[in-house]
Order: sequence, then C-alpha cells, then structure tokens
Amino acid sequence: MDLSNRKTHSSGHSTQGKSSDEFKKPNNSKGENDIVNKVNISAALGFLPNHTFSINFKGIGNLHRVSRVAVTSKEPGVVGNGFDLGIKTLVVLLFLANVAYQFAAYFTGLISSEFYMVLGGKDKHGFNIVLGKSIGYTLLTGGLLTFINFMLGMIQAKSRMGLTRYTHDRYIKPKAFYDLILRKNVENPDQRITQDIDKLSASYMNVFSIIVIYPVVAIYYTVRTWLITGYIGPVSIYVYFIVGVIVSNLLIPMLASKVYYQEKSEGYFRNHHVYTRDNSEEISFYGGEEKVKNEADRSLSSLFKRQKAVAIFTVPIYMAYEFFSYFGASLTYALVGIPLFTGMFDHLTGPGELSSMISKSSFISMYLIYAFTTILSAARDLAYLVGYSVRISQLWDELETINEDATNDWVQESPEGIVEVYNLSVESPTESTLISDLSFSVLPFNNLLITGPNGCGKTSLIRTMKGLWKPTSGTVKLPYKDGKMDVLFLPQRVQLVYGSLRDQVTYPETENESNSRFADGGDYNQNVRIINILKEVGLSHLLKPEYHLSFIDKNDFSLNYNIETSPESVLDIRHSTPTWEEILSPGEQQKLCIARVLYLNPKYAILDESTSSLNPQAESQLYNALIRQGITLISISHRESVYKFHKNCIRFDSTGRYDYSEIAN
Ligand SMILES: Nc1ncnc2c1ncn2[C@@H]1O[C@H](COP(=O)(O)OP(=O)(O)OP(=O)(O)O)[C@@H](O)[C@H]1O
Repeated sequence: MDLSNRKTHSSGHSTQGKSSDEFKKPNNSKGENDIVNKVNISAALGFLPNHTFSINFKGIGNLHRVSRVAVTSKEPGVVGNGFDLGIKTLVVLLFLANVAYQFAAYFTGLISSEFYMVLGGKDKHGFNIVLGKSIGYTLLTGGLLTFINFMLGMIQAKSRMGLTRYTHDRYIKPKAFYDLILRKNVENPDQRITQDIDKLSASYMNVFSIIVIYPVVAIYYTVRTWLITGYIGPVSIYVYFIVGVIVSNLLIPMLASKVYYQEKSEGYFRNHHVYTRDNSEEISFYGGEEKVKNEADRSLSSLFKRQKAVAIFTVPIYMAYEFFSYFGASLTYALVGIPLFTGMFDHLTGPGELSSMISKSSFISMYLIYAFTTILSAARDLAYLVGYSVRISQLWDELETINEDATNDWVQESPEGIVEVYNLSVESPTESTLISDLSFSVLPFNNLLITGPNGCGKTSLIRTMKGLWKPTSGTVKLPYKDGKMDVLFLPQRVQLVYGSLRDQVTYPETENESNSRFADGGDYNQNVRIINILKEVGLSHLLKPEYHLSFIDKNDFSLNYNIETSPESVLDIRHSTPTWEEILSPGEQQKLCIARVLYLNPKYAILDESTSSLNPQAESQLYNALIRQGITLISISHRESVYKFHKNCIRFDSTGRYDYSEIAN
C-alpha cells in the first residue's frame, strides 16, 4: 500500500487541527499556521482532543446548527445553477467518493502481494497483467483522491459562502454590529466571521465522511487481521494506539500552553510593526524612532524567549512521533511473524506464495493502523470543529438577542416635521450621568449649536437621537420622508468608503436609490450635481485626471475610457486599495463629508465637529453652502467661528446640566 496516497487523503482535514488555546488568542494568521504545523505532528500519534475541548451534546448541537445553515443555504452559488452543483449534491458525491476510495485503496494495497506472487513464480504473462492492474488501480486511487480534494474545496467555498452570508444578514444591519461591539459579550466578531467560519467550512464535511466510513473500515480490517494473526494482532494494534493516545494527551497540553504564549507574543510583535507603519509620519515628526525601535526590540526579545521554550518542549513530542511512526511499521511485520512461526503459512509452498502472503498480511494490519489514525485524527478535528461552531453559534445567539430587542422606540416621527427632544436623560455605558432632563426643539432654518467641555456628552446626545444609545428617559422626534429619517448625522470621525470619488460623495445612498432619484435626467444630472458640489466645497482639483493618475492602479485606469476628455469619468476611478484617507488631507476629508450632506440634501443635518480641521474661510464657505441649500443644522462645536451660523445654543456643563440661549448675531 502506498502510504503517500493515504497521507494526501488525510491532509485534506488534518491541517485544520488547532491547539485549544488558539481559540482564546487574538487574531494572528501567520502564528496560526505555525501552531498548526507544530501541532500537526500529533496526527500520526492519534491525538484525542485535550480536556479543554471535550465534545458534549451542546457542542454537537451547535455543530448541527451550523452545518444545517450551511447545507440549507439558498444563496446563489451555494445552490446549484447550470453545471454548478449544489452543496447537498456535493456532500453526497463526497461520501460516495470516500466509499469508492476505500475499495480502490484495498485493491491498490493488495497489488504488491500480487507482484510478489508473479515475480516469485517468474510468470511473465501474470506480471504484465498485474502491472496493468497496478497502473489502473493507481490511476483510480489518484483520481478519486483528486476528486475528493476537489469536492472538499467546493464544499468549503460553498459552505463558507452560505454561513458568512447568513451571518452578514444578521450582523451588518442597523444597531446589530453597533450593539454587539458596544456590549462586548462576544469578543473578536471579525475573527469569527472571517476565520472561524472558513476553518470550519474547510473540514467539517471531510470529518463527517471519515467518521461515518472509517469505523466500518476499522471493523473490517480488524476481522481480516484477526483471521491472519488470531486475537493477538488486533489486540496489539489496539494497545499500541491506546498507549499512543495516552502519551500524546500527556505531551500536547504542555506544548499547547507554550505555543499559546508564543502566539500572544507574536501578536504583540506584529502590532508594533502595524503601529510603526500606521504612524510613520507622526513618529518622523516627533523623532520618536529610537523609542519605537526600543519597544519593538523588547517585544522581539519576549517573542524569542517564548519561541525557545516551544523548541525545547517540542523535543519529546518529536521523539514520541518518530518512535511511534517507526514502531507502527515494525509492528505490522512483527504481527506477520505470528502466523509464520505458528505454522499457519506452512501450506504455502509455491514460488512467491509466502512472500505474497506476508505482503498481503502486513498491508491488512497496516491499514488497520491507518484506519485508527484517521479516526483518531478526525475525532480530534471534530473537537476543534465543535470549538469553532460554538464560537460561531455564540455570535449568532448574541446577534439574535440584539436583533430581538433592537428597538429604538424613543425615536419617533415628528408630525410637524421638526427635531424635538423631550425630557431626555442619558447615561454612558459605565452608567455615569451625562445628560439630565434635556428638552429642546429645532424649527426649520433655526440652526442650533451644541457646545460644552470635552467628554460632557455632546456626541452621546446625538447617539441617543439616532437611536444607537437607549436613554434612561425621554423621547426624540425627528422628521421623516418616505418612511426614512430625514436627518443626516455626520459623525466626528470622517468615514471614507471603498470606491470612487462618486462613492465618497453619494455614501450612504445605494445605487438603486441614486437611480430612482435621478431617474428623469439619468446619470448626467447626477454627474452635474456631484461636480458642482465638489466645486462648491473647494474640491474641484479632485476632478482633474492628473490628480488621480499618480494614485490609480494601471488596471483600474484601463477601465476608464475618455478620462482625458470627459471630466465626469474621473468620478468613477476606483483605487485598487482604499487610498482616499492617504491622498486627502484631514481638511479635504471634511470637505468631502460636507459635499455628502449637500448631495443627500436632508431636511436637517447634525454635524459633530465636522469643520474642526478647516480654516475659517473654508468653514464659512461650507456653512454658507449648507444654509443656502436650506438644510437646517445642528452643530456640535467648540469653535467660536461657527457661532454666527447658528440662531440658538445649548451649552452643557460637565454635570449633565445645560443652558439654552439665543445667539446674538
Ligand atoms: N463606549 C463607551 N464606553 C464607556 N464610556 C463611554 C463610551 N463612549 C463614550 N463614553 C464616555 O461618555 C462620556 C461622553 O462622551 P462623548 O463622546 O459624548 O463626549 P463629548 O462631549 O462628545 O466629548 P468631545 O467634546 O471630546 O468630543 C465620556 O466620558 C466618554 O468617556
């Protein structure tokens, strides 16, 4: 039997195995590969899951839940379309291919005994037949393994797609991800969505097909071994594995904890370099290179110590692994000695008959060992799968809870179409009072300025008005148009989006919404509108092709025809990476956000420090543009320069009290 084939087959799932500690550590993709490689040496030892990942009914329930979502997903691409088979069909094909593989592996394994027979008997005709059979079986086994790996790849992609879309539908929606991140009950949701789902998808169908098929295979080869060696053969193989499991269970937890700490240090070390990259300009201005280098070196030294510990603790594991690998091979031949020396093979006298029987017997006991290895490694992988599905289910449970109580009934539609706040009291998540009993209303064109010391709760007020934070009491009434809030909230931190200049200005309007808004004049009107707005906010230089040429990817550029002659095509250049933050100054970024307000044209706009990076002249230009367009403004600002654009002012103190006054302009 060609062991390399069997290794290829098992590699489809064995690389998915993880140290239990990995589930606790921060996201670190390079480190994860390392840990997998290190722990993978356990596969041949037949590692059982260690105590942290005992498989219980609840865990299996989660796995069942996750699998059901993957298999029943109706996402395009997951269900069949044309020649593209659906996930359920692929799972059935995978199972059948695994069964077929068992037969092919059996006949391929016996071929060497047939070779011994024909070679021993110098049977040329027989040799040609066996050679032909050998080539045929090898092609069949190789073909089946390729097919199995292909099926696994397809199932992985499809189940990942189904699970991720299911999660996206619950996660990326109003309040859901905001509340999830605010509550902090489920850590690292991003890692669960991008990594855990992928890892789970990669192996669970394979693990199931193994767990369904291999016990039958193990029973079959146990009986065959028994018939050749008597009870002693299967018993010694069983004992061999029990010892292997015990040894591995003793050794792996020792290494796992060392690897966990190494991974943690690895994460810190990487963070230092991410920090250096993200703050390159600031570090250079401060001249902080030496300080930053010292920190990075300190982090490297800590990582080095932990890496050394892992290397030291790996020694006994490698020793055990090597011993068990070689001993397993010797054991199969030792077992063949039993029938040989007890006279069971004495009737074999023909040329090649004895060596053929030895080859056949050793193959059968070797396959029994292999079946055990596969079952045990699948059992270990199952424990990890349960771990992943528990993490994914936790995320779903939390999202379900959030989505069930995702009410913001304190925010209501104002019948008068104005902004009104009644007796609003707000606490921070740490339950300190920020605002008590606040009431005000903002009539159209009566712009309101909100000011007060840092941290007094100005942004928290607008969080509550948007429905993100639940107030301890009070209600908010806002104007609505076509069933949607007619108030645009511009957050303090600028958010630029992936995509073109057009996407920056039109965010968060969807393409369908733009299309219906500009249905009469088509794209042209939208283009004229965006170009005029960009000119109005002082960003007309972004409309020059030369401005983009130095930043765009050549491939992207080739998608944009007429760039030299048609200024509006400049709106659609997509940067290959999200470079808008890099290429625009903070002031330009704020101008782009105001351009958004002008484009979306809401009845009210709430601006949180939205002009803090602008010079007074640019600030005036933007405020005048907004006022000219008839948008009523509620501004949060510390700047004296904006007073003149407002009629009224709310000034908070740091105890939750406030003072409402008219601004004398
Ligand atoms: N997620 C949070 N968890 C705990 N405390 C928070 C959270 N968000 C805000 N706070 C606290 O609530 C208080 C009010 O914050 P808020 O952002 O409303 O201040 P602000 O008045 O807008 O300040 P600034 O003028 O500096 O922008 C602060 O003390 C802040 O630390």
